[in-house]
Amino acid sequence: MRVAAPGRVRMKLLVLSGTDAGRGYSLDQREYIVGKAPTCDIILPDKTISRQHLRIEVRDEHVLAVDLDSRNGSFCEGLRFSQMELRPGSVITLGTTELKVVPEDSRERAMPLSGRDHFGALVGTSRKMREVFTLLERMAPGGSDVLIQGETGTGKELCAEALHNESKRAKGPFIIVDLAGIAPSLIESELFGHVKGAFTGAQSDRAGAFERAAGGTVFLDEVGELPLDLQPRLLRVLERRQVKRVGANDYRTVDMRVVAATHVDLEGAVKANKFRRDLYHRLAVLRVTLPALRERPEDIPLLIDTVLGRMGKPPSALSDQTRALLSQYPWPGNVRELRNVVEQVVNLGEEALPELPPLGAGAEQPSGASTAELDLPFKEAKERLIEGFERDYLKGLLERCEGNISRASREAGIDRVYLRKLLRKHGLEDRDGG
Ligand SMILES: Nc1ncnc2c1ncn2[C@@H]1O[C@H](COP(=O)(O)OP(=O)(O)OP(=O)(O)O)[C@@H](O)[C@H]1O
Repeated sequence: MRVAAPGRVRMKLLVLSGTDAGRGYSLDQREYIVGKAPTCDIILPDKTISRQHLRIEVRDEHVLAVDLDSRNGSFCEGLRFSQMELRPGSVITLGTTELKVVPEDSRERAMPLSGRDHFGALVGTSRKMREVFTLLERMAPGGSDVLIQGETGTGKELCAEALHNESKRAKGPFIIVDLAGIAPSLIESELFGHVKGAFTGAQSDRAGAFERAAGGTVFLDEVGELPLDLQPRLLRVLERRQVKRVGANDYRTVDMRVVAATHVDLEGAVKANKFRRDLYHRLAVLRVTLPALRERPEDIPLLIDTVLGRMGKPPSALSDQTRALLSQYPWPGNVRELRNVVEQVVNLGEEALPELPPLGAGAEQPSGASTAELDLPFKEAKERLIEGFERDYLKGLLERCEGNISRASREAGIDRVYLRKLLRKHGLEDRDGG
């Protein structure tokens, strides 16, 4: 039996994907062998993993992952490593299994990755989107109310529609109320309805959105815009499914699901006394956050193809050069902005491509990322860009670590042998002082 490590580093390993997705392992021993053999400490039943694939060494100050000459290799952020220091937040990939390192006391749970590349009309293959799809798969059939958070253009409305379409209420109505788009004086009647004569202009009884959504779903877009005085009435709808039309005396019971969305931080609105705490807590029971596009640039090619497909165009409708440019832009307006630009270029020709400053614009461009590269074929341009990034990164790293290779390898989280290889490739090896 191994002795528990008294060390200061306390971390746990969450299995994000593969057949064991969802499991967690506290790293409280000195050493772990990870692989598919039954004798391993952490057994991962994945055909693409070696019998003994990786050793995890828990030291007092740090945790090391050492590849055991595995057939398919161990990777971190797309780079193969033979040895690296594991830090909280590191995600390593062994075969097709992804493992995330988190602090021992983290409340983060392993969210297994969905095998889907779309949920309704939402598409994505990035880890972040596949986590979202897993959540949506679980939330959709249950019928509970859901809060969707995300920046503008991240697909909140598509997400609400998909939740509706994949629920038991799919055959019922899907009613959208955009609270940012209605005059505040009309919101009450729009949501709750009114009786004839309730106010000037109320010429007949009218059912509000909740009643009209009977048997289906109400999508409350920009719920943060709901005036404070109406918030207790929404809370009553959520808790008791009861609505009272403006001017009526009695409550009616309604059977519908509420999906609300916000692009603002509702917790901040609660602190600023603009949103009721009780309503926030009720809404936030089931929450899903759609990641910004800049957090998942690997989804851009698929999104471009999806937009082209929806326009009836083949992927070849855009040149590799334009695609490379679109893949580098940070998209503050998210997928909506990307869609608009793709449509513009397809309709007006590639000369109509607006000027798109690349990611990190404003900062000095890495030496490999000059616009001259953008005239090259995609593969070559990408390689040059990566080379430029590697060179700049290594120079900065060596300066920071005063040429000490051991320190540099620790700081960068890459194996010494690999680091030396990279330095040699870029003619920087003679600066080794370590
Ligand atoms: N993951 C995605 N896959 C495919 N299309 C997407 C995705 N996300 C967004 N879109 C497209 O982007 C556009 C904006 O999406 P949507 O209206 O759902 O965003 P939103 O978050 O509700 O925006 P807002 O906060 O401004 O209302 C739509 O055309 C939608 O089709």
